[in-house]
Amino acid sequence: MKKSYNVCLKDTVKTFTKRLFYALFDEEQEVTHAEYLEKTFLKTLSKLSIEDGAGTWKRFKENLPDIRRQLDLDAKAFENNDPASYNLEEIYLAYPGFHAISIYRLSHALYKLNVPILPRMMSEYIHGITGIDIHPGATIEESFYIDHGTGIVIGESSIIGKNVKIYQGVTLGGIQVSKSLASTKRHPTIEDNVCIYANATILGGDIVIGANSIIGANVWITQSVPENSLVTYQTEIKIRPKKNGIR
Ligand SMILES: CC(=O)OC[C@H](N)C(=O)O
Repeated sequence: MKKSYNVCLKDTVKTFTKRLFYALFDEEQEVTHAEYLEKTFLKTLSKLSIEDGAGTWKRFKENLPDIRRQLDLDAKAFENNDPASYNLEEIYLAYPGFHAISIYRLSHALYKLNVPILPRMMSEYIHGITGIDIHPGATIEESFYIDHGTGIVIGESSIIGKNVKIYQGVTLGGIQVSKSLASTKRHPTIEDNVCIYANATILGGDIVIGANSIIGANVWITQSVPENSLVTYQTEIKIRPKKNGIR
């Protein structure tokens, strides 16, 4: 007989993650969802054959005030950095980057508690909505700002410092993909105050992008960059008049 997988848990985790996000930012919702969240967490862990659901839930809940504190700092970073934002409320209600960071910080807490599978299900839920793929294992410090966001990939062993800004299409990835590299540092380290513009690709576990650097759009980096660098990609663009409408 073929082995069965409890794939309908995908729906359970989708609703759980959504309601966890609501509860985190709205005191009324916190009360409304409290019983559901605990019950669903315990059911999900038991379906995944994970032991000590009650203890894990208790430890996870202890993390929530600090997660909220960090997310309020992230939201402030969005407000301070994006000239297109009108107020803080807009960040919480409308920004995909903020939504993705919120679910990342929640899933990361579960990852740190050694909960298997569930954190990845949560990150895949928000990946589906925003196009932003942050592995729950990544380490991301305070005041992280993602603008637009679609196509961003942040690998499992990435380390991101404080006040980092990244734009759509950025990849923090591995230079080599091989099963034998599991449990090694495969993804880059980004120091404080770095800004990485659209579609830049930074690859390798021993790559460090030094503090205060700016990485321009479309740059491909496989070597470390010293602090305070400006890294750009030069491409030749030709603009000339069309001849009789023909190129
Ligand atoms: C982001 C990335 O490098 O992905 C490749 C592979 N999944 C890994 O984690 O190494």
